[in-house]
Amino acid sequence: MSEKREEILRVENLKQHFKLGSGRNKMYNKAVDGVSFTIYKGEVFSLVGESGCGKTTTGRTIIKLYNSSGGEAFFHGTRIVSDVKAAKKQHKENMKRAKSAKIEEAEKLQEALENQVINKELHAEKTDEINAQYEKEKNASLEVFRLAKRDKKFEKNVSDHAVDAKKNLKSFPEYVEINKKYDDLKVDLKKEADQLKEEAAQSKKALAEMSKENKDVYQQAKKAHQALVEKADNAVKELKLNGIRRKQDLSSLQYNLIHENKLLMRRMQMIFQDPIASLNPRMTVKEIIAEGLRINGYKNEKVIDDKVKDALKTVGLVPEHASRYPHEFSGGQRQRIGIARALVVEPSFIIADEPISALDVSIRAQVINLLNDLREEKGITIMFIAHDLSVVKYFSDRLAVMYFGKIVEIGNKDKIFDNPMHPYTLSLMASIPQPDPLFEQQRGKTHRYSPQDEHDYSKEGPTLREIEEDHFVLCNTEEYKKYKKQATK
Ligand SMILES: Nc1ncnc2c1ncn2[C@@H]1O[C@H](COP(=O)(O)OP(=O)(O)OP(=O)(O)O)[C@@H](O)[C@H]1O
Repeated sequence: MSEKREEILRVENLKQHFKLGSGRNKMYNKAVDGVSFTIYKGEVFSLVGESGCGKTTTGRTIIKLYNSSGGEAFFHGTRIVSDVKAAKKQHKENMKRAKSAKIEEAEKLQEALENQVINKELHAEKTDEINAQYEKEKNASLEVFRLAKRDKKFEKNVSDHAVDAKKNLKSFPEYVEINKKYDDLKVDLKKEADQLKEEAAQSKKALAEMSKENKDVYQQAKKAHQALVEKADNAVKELKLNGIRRKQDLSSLQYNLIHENKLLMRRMQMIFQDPIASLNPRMTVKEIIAEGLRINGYKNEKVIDDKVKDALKTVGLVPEHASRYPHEFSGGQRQRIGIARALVVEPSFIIADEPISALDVSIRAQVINLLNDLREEKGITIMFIAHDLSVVKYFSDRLAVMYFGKIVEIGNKDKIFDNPMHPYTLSLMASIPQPDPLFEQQRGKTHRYSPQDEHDYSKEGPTLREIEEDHFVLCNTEEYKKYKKQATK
């Protein structure tokens, strides 16, 4: 089954280390410390864990509200978060290797050159030949140094290319490709133009020497000459156009590289935890919802109006609500406005950050049902950030349990709920409130997870390991064996 699932978002080793203090007192809060997961089309993927474990920060880093401290993320297969540091390091290593290979090559050439100097003395009669060879190899050697120098420049460009396509256009492979194409064309076109110019010059000479007595022959030759001149002119024009086309292609490459990410990121939207704080009180509902459209270049008021009305209808509000202000609405309605604001740009993926925790219990189900309808009717994929496990159980397909910036258990929802393995997941599940008051009364103090008491990582640290299909747990070998047994029971 897993091979059919289409990947929407893939996060690899994502990190968000917040800097605290400065100078000697500088410290890092590793809010997100190397999380990896994949979200597939049409599913609800939940991120759960207690307050402060890094759920919100993970969501905000993915949607690029924060610059990541490390790791990568791919959205619809395109890289949206790059590990600039890792790329820089890798590139430096590559360049170092390439450079030492070039230096070796250059040294060999140098040696060969020296040998030839001796040869030159020994075989005076072959001076010309050796001189030519010497020149050739000297040039080759210079070329090697020139390339090494160019690579140094290239290295400088590549180092931050992930950050800014505008500044580092030259480091993109497409840039090199385009230039190569036009360089090759330029060589051919120049050759053709030179040849035609030469032919035209010769035909002019021939024409000047030609006797004008035989008028017909002369006229014909003149016509042929003019045709040749025209052809030569066209070839020169074509050569100039080649340069213009190169510039055009390079600037559209630059435009695409800069805007591609923007267009793609439009397909990812976030719904925020607090519907009061996230809506600007001075803007009408219409302005709030239309803002995303305007940012994305929509200008036609009629189109904007229609889209706002559609979005309001989808979330169960009416067009008349468009002219009102957020304070005129209840909490549940405000969250609907927040959802309409996300929906209006037709996203394929929504990060819903605790969208119901600020709402009255009575309206939570309505908002969850609305999100569920969106998933079913519009095929929207949802990353649901929550600490309320009872909602997660009802609402999600897959989930990841986070503890202090790390994922401790991840996989299929039913597998995790039926067979929770990591002690932290167990303690989270044990704290789900039960609808039975007698049970709640007798429950007593719930067991709190304490890593020191639960694991012995003195000999071997934990890694995320697959216990059964689509069920991974953070564990070391010893724990792995225990979980494996538990899974096959
Ligand atoms: N902008 C920030 N600057 C510095 N530290 C931050 C910032 N945002 C969050 N943190 C810290 O990062 C850690 C993770 O916070 P985060 O809000 O991601 O957790 P959470 O699991 O979403 O919690 P909650 O459920 O309360 O929203 C916390 O220690 C928090 O104090």
